[in-house]
Amino acid sequence: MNLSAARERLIVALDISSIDEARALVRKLGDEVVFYKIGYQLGYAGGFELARELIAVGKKVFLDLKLHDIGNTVEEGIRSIAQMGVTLATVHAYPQTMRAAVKGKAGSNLKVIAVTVLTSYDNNDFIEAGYSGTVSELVAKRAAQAKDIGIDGIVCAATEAGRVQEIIGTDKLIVTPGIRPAGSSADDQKRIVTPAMAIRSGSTHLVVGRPITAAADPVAAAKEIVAEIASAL
Ligand SMILES: O=c1ccn([C@@H]2O[C@H](COP(=O)(O)O)[C@@H](O)[C@H]2O)c(=O)[nH]1
Repeated sequence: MNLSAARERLIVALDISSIDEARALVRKLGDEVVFYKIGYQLGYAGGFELARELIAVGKKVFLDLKLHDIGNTVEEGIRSIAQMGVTLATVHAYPQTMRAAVKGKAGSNLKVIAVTVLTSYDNNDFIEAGYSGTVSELVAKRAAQAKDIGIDGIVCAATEAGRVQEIIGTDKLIVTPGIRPAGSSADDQKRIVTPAMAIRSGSTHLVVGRPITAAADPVAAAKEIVAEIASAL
């Protein structure tokens, strides 16, 4: 079992409102977790400073701000993010937005990945939001556009990872949230997949939040997920 390769595939979502609690959790998780995601909840509570601290001690950081704005704002926003030294950042998978992001990251090591359809959406939510067709059709369309535009990877549910891999190829990232170990609560996620199935479906990275951060024993939960990922590699 290659546990160290498995650890590289796990991204723990630090969805916590307090920087001190986030620091304490990172300390507790120690070497078990090498890649952290910082989104709105922690980002707007001082998480950008924590991102810099994590990078300084050798962790990888995924800044998940899901940018979507006029082209100039996205381009300059991504340019600023690229200077922070984070590994990954997200934009929504709208063509204008993705083109602006590709310009903004030019010359940096930042990888920008595009969120296709949020994993909390099913086909009913999709219709309610005014879209026609199905979630999987739009995911496929946006993945093809992202590939043409030169985005580094896709965020989708692992239910769509196989199809997305066929579209974008094996050299791009396929980052999948909505990961739930068998028997755990779906919470507000609608398109959920177990860690092993996500890897077998072609996910390059799995984003896991509450199954680890809200676990009674986060270290044990992370170890179990790493072992499950390793079993599927
Ligand atoms: O489609 C998406 C895009 C991003 N996310 C983010 O991933 C984590 C998932 O957390 P869980 O607690 O494991 O549900 C969270 O930070 C979301 O903002 C997503 O879930 N779906």
